[in-house]
Amino acid sequence: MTTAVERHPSREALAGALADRIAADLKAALDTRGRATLAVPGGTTPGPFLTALGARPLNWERVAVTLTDERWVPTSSDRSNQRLVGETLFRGPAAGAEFAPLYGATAEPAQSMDAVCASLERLVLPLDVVVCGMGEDLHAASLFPGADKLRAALAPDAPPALAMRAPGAPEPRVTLTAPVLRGAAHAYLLIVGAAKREALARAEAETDEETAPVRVLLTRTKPLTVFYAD
Ligand SMILES: O=C(O)[C@H](O)[C@@H](O)[C@H](O)[C@H](O)COP(=O)(O)O
Repeated sequence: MTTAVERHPSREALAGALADRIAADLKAALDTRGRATLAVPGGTTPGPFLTALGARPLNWERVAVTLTDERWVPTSSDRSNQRLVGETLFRGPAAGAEFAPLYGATAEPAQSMDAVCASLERLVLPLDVVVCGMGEDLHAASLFPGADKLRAALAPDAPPALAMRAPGAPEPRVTLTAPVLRGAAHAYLLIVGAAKREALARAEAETDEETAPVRVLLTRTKPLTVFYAD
Protein backbone atom coordinates (compact mmCIF):
# COMPACT_ATOMS: atom_id res chain seq x y z
CA MET A 1 0.00 0.00 0.00
CA THR A 2 1.33 3.44 -0.89
CA THR A 3 -0.31 6.46 0.61
CA ALA A 4 0.06 9.90 -0.98
CA VAL A 5 2.29 11.95 1.34
CA GLU A 6 2.85 15.70 0.91
CA ARG A 7 5.98 16.63 2.81
CA HIS A 8 6.39 20.27 3.81
CA PRO A 9 9.64 21.99 4.82
CA SER A 10 8.39 23.19 8.22
CA ARG A 11 5.42 22.80 10.55
CA GLU A 12 4.44 26.38 9.79
CA ALA A 13 4.47 25.73 6.05
CA LEU A 14 2.48 22.54 6.65
CA ALA A 15 -0.24 24.40 8.55
CA GLY A 16 -0.59 27.02 5.82
CA ALA A 17 -0.58 24.50 2.97
CA LEU A 18 -3.22 22.31 4.60
CA ALA A 19 -5.37 25.36 5.36
CA ASP A 20 -5.13 26.41 1.68
CA ARG A 21 -6.07 22.93 0.48
CA ILE A 22 -9.06 22.64 2.75
CA ALA A 23 -10.28 26.15 2.03
CA ALA A 24 -10.19 25.17 -1.68
CA ASP A 25 -12.17 21.96 -1.02
CA LEU A 26 -14.74 23.88 1.02
CA LYS A 27 -15.01 26.57 -1.65
CA ALA A 28 -15.60 23.92 -4.32
CA ALA A 29 -18.42 22.41 -2.21
CA LEU A 30 -19.89 25.88 -1.60
CA ASP A 31 -19.77 26.67 -5.32
CA THR A 32 -21.45 23.36 -6.18
CA ARG A 33 -23.96 22.89 -3.39
CA GLY A 34 -24.17 26.20 -1.60
CA ARG A 35 -22.96 24.63 1.64
CA ALA A 36 -19.96 22.69 2.93
CA THR A 37 -19.15 20.43 5.87
CA LEU A 38 -15.89 19.77 7.71
CA ALA A 39 -14.58 17.68 10.62
CA VAL A 40 -11.31 18.63 12.32
CA PRO A 41 -9.14 16.88 14.92
CA GLY A 42 -8.10 17.92 18.40
CA GLY A 43 -4.88 17.11 20.21
CA THR A 44 -1.58 18.98 20.19
CA THR A 45 -0.75 19.08 16.47
CA PRO A 46 -3.57 20.95 14.68
CA GLY A 47 -3.56 24.35 16.49
CA PRO A 48 -1.52 26.29 13.85
CA PHE A 49 -3.48 24.69 11.00
CA LEU A 50 -6.83 25.50 12.67
CA THR A 51 -5.79 29.11 13.21
CA ALA A 52 -4.63 29.39 9.59
CA LEU A 53 -7.84 27.84 8.24
CA GLY A 54 -10.03 30.08 10.40
CA ALA A 55 -8.41 33.15 8.82
CA ARG A 56 -9.13 32.07 5.23
CA PRO A 57 -11.85 34.12 3.51
CA LEU A 58 -14.79 31.84 2.75
CA ASN A 59 -18.55 32.04 3.02
CA TRP A 60 -18.24 30.51 6.50
CA GLU A 61 -21.91 31.16 7.31
CA ARG A 62 -22.67 28.30 4.88
CA VAL A 63 -20.13 25.90 6.45
CA ALA A 64 -20.90 23.40 9.23
CA VAL A 65 -18.04 22.09 11.37
CA THR A 66 -17.63 19.25 13.82
CA LEU A 67 -14.75 17.43 15.51
CA THR A 68 -13.38 14.02 14.59
CA ASP A 69 -13.51 13.17 18.29
CA GLU A 70 -13.90 14.72 21.71
CA ARG A 71 -12.66 14.13 25.22
CA TRP A 72 -15.53 13.92 27.74
CA VAL A 73 -14.43 16.94 29.76
CA PRO A 74 -16.13 20.31 30.31
CA THR A 75 -15.52 22.81 27.53
CA SER A 76 -13.53 24.91 30.03
CA SER A 77 -10.91 22.13 30.33
CA ASP A 78 -7.63 22.55 28.51
CA ARG A 79 -8.17 18.99 27.25
CA SER A 80 -11.42 19.96 25.51
CA ASN A 81 -11.20 19.82 21.73
CA GLN A 82 -14.22 22.13 21.56
CA ARG A 83 -12.23 24.66 23.54
CA LEU A 84 -9.30 24.20 21.13
CA VAL A 85 -11.39 25.04 18.05
CA GLY A 86 -12.92 27.98 19.93
CA GLU A 87 -9.43 29.37 20.53
CA THR A 88 -8.11 28.70 17.02
CA LEU A 89 -10.48 28.02 14.10
CA PHE A 90 -13.32 30.15 15.42
CA ARG A 91 -11.15 33.19 16.21
CA GLY A 92 -11.15 34.34 12.58
CA PRO A 93 -13.83 34.72 9.90
CA ALA A 94 -14.69 31.06 10.53
CA ALA A 95 -16.47 32.18 13.72
CA GLY A 96 -19.52 32.52 11.46
CA ALA A 97 -19.65 28.76 10.80
CA GLU A 98 -22.19 26.48 12.41
CA PHE A 99 -20.70 24.03 14.94
CA ALA A 100 -22.01 20.57 15.83
CA PRO A 101 -20.38 19.64 19.16
CA LEU A 102 -19.64 16.07 20.22
CA TYR A 103 -19.76 17.03 23.92
CA GLY A 104 -23.14 17.08 25.59
CA ALA A 105 -22.51 17.89 29.27
CA THR A 106 -24.18 14.71 30.55
CA ALA A 107 -22.30 12.69 33.17
CA GLU A 108 -21.70 9.84 30.72
CA PRO A 109 -21.17 10.30 26.99
CA ALA A 110 -23.54 7.44 26.18
CA GLN A 111 -26.41 9.57 27.57
CA SER A 112 -25.75 12.21 24.90
CA MET A 113 -25.15 10.00 21.89
CA ASP A 114 -28.70 10.13 20.45
CA ALA A 115 -28.63 13.93 20.49
CA VAL A 116 -25.06 14.07 19.14
CA CYS A 117 -25.87 11.68 16.28
CA ALA A 118 -29.07 13.61 15.43
CA SER A 119 -27.17 16.88 15.24
CA LEU A 120 -24.44 15.31 13.09
CA GLU A 121 -27.09 13.94 10.70
CA ARG A 122 -28.86 17.30 10.57
CA LEU A 123 -25.84 19.58 10.17
CA VAL A 124 -22.69 17.90 8.89
CA LEU A 125 -23.25 14.54 7.22
CA PRO A 126 -22.05 13.57 4.73
CA LEU A 127 -18.74 15.34 5.22
CA ASP A 128 -17.05 17.19 2.39
CA VAL A 129 -13.75 17.18 4.26
CA VAL A 130 -12.32 15.30 7.22
CA VAL A 131 -8.92 16.03 8.75
CA CYS A 132 -7.59 13.50 11.26
CA GLY A 133 -4.56 13.30 13.47
CA MET A 134 -2.89 10.00 14.31
CA GLY A 135 -1.32 8.59 17.45
CA GLU A 136 1.86 6.53 17.48
CA ASP A 137 -0.38 3.66 18.67
CA LEU A 138 -2.08 3.98 15.24
CA HIS A 139 -5.34 5.48 16.48
CA ALA A 140 -7.19 8.05 14.41
CA ALA A 141 -10.09 10.12 15.76
CA SER A 142 -10.76 8.16 18.99
CA LEU A 143 -10.63 4.78 17.27
CA PHE A 144 -8.00 3.41 19.66
CA PRO A 145 -6.57 -0.10 19.52
CA GLY A 146 -8.12 -1.97 22.47
CA ALA A 147 -11.07 0.46 22.86
CA ASP A 148 -14.25 -1.04 24.24
CA LYS A 149 -16.46 -0.15 21.25
CA LEU A 150 -13.82 -0.34 18.54
CA ARG A 151 -15.43 -3.23 16.67
CA ALA A 152 -18.82 -1.49 16.69
CA ALA A 153 -17.23 1.75 15.48
CA LEU A 154 -15.49 -0.02 12.58
CA ALA A 155 -18.71 -1.73 11.42
CA PRO A 156 -20.21 -0.58 8.12
CA ASP A 157 -23.55 0.06 9.85
CA ALA A 158 -22.10 1.99 12.82
CA PRO A 159 -24.00 5.11 13.94
CA PRO A 160 -22.17 8.34 13.06
CA ALA A 161 -20.70 8.74 16.56
CA LEU A 162 -20.01 6.41 19.46
CA ALA A 163 -18.90 6.83 23.05
CA MET A 164 -15.58 5.07 23.60
CA ARG A 165 -13.29 4.12 26.45
CA ALA A 166 -9.75 3.09 25.72
CA PRO A 167 -6.68 2.14 27.74
CA GLY A 168 -4.67 4.77 25.83
CA ALA A 169 -7.09 7.64 26.59
CA PRO A 170 -7.22 9.26 30.03
CA GLU A 171 -10.92 10.21 29.80
CA PRO A 172 -14.02 8.85 28.01
CA ARG A 173 -14.18 9.85 24.36
CA VAL A 174 -16.71 10.36 21.61
CA THR A 175 -15.59 9.54 18.12
CA LEU A 176 -16.84 9.72 14.57
CA THR A 177 -17.08 6.17 13.29
CA ALA A 178 -15.59 4.36 10.29
CA PRO A 179 -18.53 4.93 7.87
CA VAL A 180 -18.30 8.70 8.44
CA LEU A 181 -14.50 8.78 7.98
CA ARG A 182 -14.75 6.59 4.88
CA GLY A 183 -17.66 8.53 3.44
CA ALA A 184 -16.08 12.00 3.53
CA ALA A 185 -15.40 13.28 0.02
CA HIS A 186 -11.85 14.38 0.92
CA ALA A 187 -9.69 13.11 3.81
CA TYR A 188 -6.40 14.38 5.17
CA LEU A 189 -4.10 12.98 7.80
CA LEU A 190 -2.05 15.66 9.60
CA ILE A 191 1.12 14.28 11.19
CA VAL A 192 4.42 15.75 12.32
CA GLY A 193 7.70 14.19 13.42
CA ALA A 194 9.66 11.10 12.45
CA ALA A 195 7.94 8.87 15.02
CA LYS A 196 4.57 9.42 13.35
CA ARG A 197 6.05 8.91 9.86
CA GLU A 198 7.37 5.56 11.12
CA ALA A 199 3.99 4.79 12.70
CA LEU A 200 2.33 5.47 9.35
CA ALA A 201 4.68 2.98 7.67
CA ARG A 202 3.70 0.41 10.33
CA ALA A 203 0.02 1.06 9.66
CA GLU A 204 0.53 0.62 5.92
CA ALA A 205 2.17 -2.77 6.53
CA GLU A 206 -0.61 -3.96 8.89
CA THR A 207 -3.67 -5.80 7.69
CA ASP A 208 -5.86 -5.69 10.79
CA GLU A 209 -7.97 -2.57 11.36
CA GLU A 210 -8.39 -3.34 15.05
CA THR A 211 -4.59 -3.25 15.48
CA ALA A 212 -4.21 -0.21 13.25
CA PRO A 213 -7.51 1.73 13.22
CA VAL A 214 -5.97 4.53 11.13
CA ARG A 215 -6.31 2.05 8.25
CA VAL A 216 -9.94 3.15 8.05
CA LEU A 217 -8.49 6.20 6.30
CA LEU A 218 -5.68 4.44 4.44
CA THR A 219 -8.10 1.98 2.80
CA ARG A 220 -10.66 4.58 1.71
CA THR A 221 -11.79 4.39 -1.89
CA LYS A 222 -12.07 8.21 -1.95
CA PRO A 223 -8.96 10.43 -1.82
CA LEU A 224 -6.65 10.59 1.20
CA THR A 225 -3.59 12.80 1.42
CA VAL A 226 -1.12 12.76 4.29
CA PHE A 227 0.27 16.19 5.20
CA TYR A 228 3.62 15.78 6.91
CA ALA A 229 6.50 17.85 8.25
CA ASP A 230 9.48 16.80 10.43
O1 LIG B 1 -8.53 14.49 20.73
C1 LIG B 1 -7.65 13.82 20.28
O2 LIG B 1 -6.73 13.36 20.98
C2 LIG B 1 -7.62 13.52 18.82
O3 LIG B 1 -8.43 14.10 17.94
C3 LIG B 1 -6.70 12.45 18.41
O4 LIG B 1 -7.19 11.55 17.49
C4 LIG B 1 -5.41 13.10 17.93
O5 LIG B 1 -5.57 13.58 16.62
C5 LIG B 1 -4.25 12.15 17.99
O6 LIG B 1 -4.20 11.60 19.29
C6 LIG B 1 -2.95 12.84 17.71
O7 LIG B 1 -2.74 13.76 18.77
P1 LIG B 1 -1.53 14.74 18.84
O8 LIG B 1 -1.72 15.70 17.73
O9 LIG B 1 -1.65 15.37 20.18
O10 LIG B 1 -0.30 13.90 18.69
